[in-house]
Amino acid sequence: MSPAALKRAAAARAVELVEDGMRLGLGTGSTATLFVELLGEKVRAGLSVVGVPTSEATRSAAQAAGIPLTTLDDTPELDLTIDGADEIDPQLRLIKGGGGALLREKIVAAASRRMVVIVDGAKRVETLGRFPLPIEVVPFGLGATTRAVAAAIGAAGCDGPLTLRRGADGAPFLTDGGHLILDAGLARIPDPEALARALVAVPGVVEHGLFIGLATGAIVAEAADGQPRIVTLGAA
Ligand SMILES: O=C[C@H](O)[C@H](O)[C@H](O)COP(=O)(O)O
Repeated sequence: MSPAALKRAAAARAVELVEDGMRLGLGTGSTATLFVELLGEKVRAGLSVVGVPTSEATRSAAQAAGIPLTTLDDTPELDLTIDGADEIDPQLRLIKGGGGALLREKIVAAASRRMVVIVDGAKRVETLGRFPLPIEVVPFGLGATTRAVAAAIGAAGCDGPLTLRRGADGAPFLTDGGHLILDAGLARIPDPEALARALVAVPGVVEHGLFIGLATGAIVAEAADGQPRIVTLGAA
């Protein structure tokens, strides 16, 4: 069973949560894009929703799927956000930002009454940290900010290299907001809350990929006898 088939199964279950008239947050990444495509089918069949995309990539996908879009300026409160994740632990704490969309994703999730995460089973972990933690920083003062981030990581009981993310062309990766990403290879984050507090206190850090207290539920698609089996966590 391919990861893509599992992602599609999770996305399909998430579409069932969408009700007519809902204001939706539309996540970013391969799993969220499958949700957008499946949601588009329902919109073309008559479902009425509006969506706030969490990235320019999702904006394009949603427009191609025919989903009406709005902004958090016009629609500051959303009913439901559906988004993927890079890791999820038993407390529904997440690492996000593998695609660099963490900042808008977190703003949209925080504006939503519910956030349901859609993942394949490989994303479930007991302890966050195997996936490198994305930390979004402003380009100004990168050297000093990197040192301060490393100190914050150490103070939170973690350790590991910080790597400036680069694109396929070798140039520094730029987020939709024009920022840079430092990926922290920590292997294990024993106290995500402490690390989150330490990171937001660093001048130059715009946001980090720890999503704590935001996800209200998760839809996990696992392979069972060659078929996807859906496991729900929290309220999903
Ligand atoms: O910045 C990207 C997002 O946080 C994604 O939701 C996350 O990386 C998971 O993406 P995917 O569904 O492609 O594994």
